[in-house]
Amino acid sequence: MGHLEVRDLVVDIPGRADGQPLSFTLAAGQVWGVLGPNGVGKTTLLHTLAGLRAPRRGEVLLDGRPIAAHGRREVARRLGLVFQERQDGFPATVRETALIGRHPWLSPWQMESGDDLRLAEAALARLDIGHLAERLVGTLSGGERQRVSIATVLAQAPGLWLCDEPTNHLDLHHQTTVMALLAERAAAGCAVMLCLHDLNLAARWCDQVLLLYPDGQACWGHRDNMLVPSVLEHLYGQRLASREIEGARVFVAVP
Ligand SMILES: Nc1ncnc2c1ncn2[C@@H]1O[C@H](COP(=O)(O)OP(=O)(O)OP(=O)(O)O)[C@@H](O)[C@H]1O
Repeated sequence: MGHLEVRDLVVDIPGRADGQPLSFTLAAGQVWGVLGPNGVGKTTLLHTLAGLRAPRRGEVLLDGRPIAAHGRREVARRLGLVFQERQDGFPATVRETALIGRHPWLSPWQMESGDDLRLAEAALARLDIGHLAERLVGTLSGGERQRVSIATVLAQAPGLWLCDEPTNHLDLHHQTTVMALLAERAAAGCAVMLCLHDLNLAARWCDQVLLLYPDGQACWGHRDNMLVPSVLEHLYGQRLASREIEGARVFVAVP
C-alpha cells in the first residue's frame, strides 16, 4: 500500500558538508525509527522524503515514481505527515481540523460527505478526543493538539506515514495508543517512518532503525542490530544501562 525508495540521497542542510548518501526502501508493513542527537537532521530528512525540501543529491521515489512526478493532490492522498511543530494557522474546531484530512479526496469545491464525517469522527475517537470535537484547536493542551494532528492524518488515510516525534507532549498511555495505532497501520499495509528521541519506544515498536550521526555518517538495518548499547552510547555521547523487559530492550541514561 505504501512504499518509499530512497536512492543515494544527500539531504540539504545549509552550511553543512554532504553526509553519507542514504539508500533504503521503506516498504509496506514496516515501521522505521529515525534516531540521532538534536540538530543531526532528522526533521530535514523527513521533510525531504515528503517532498517539502529538495535534496542536495539523489532521489526519492514514492510508490515507484519520483515524488515530483506525482501531482500535489496525489501526494496528499498517498503521504501523511505529522509535523513536529503545530500547524494551527487559523481558528478551527477539532472536528473541522480532522476533516481537513479528507480534503485530498474531494474535488476543489466539493463538500465533505457523510462518509468523510464518519471517518473524521472515527479518527478522533481512536485518539480519545471525540469529546473535544466542538472545541477550537487553539484552546487544547499540547498533548490534545498532538492527538488532533495524528487523527487528521488517520482521517487522510495515506499509505505512507512520516511522523516527526509523534509522541511529543503525550502521556504514557497516549504514547502507547499512538505507537499501537502506527503499528496497526503498518500491519494493514502502510509504510511508517518516525523520528524519535525515546529509545524504548523505538525498541518496542520499530522493526527497522536509521541512525544519523553528527559527523554525517549513517547506518540502518534491523532494530536488533542497531539498538545496541555501545552503538547508542557512541551516537548520543551518553552512557546507558540496558535490560530486556517483556521481550524488548529498555535503555536508561546513567550519569
Ligand atoms: N532554515 C534553516 N537554515 C539554516 N539551518 C537550518 C534551517 N533549518 C534547520 N537548520 C539546521 O539544520 C540542522 C538540522 O535540523 P533538524 O531540525 O533537521 O534536526 P533534528 O535532528 O530534527 O533536531 P531535533 O532532534 O532537535 O528535532 C540543525 O543544525 C538546524 O539548526
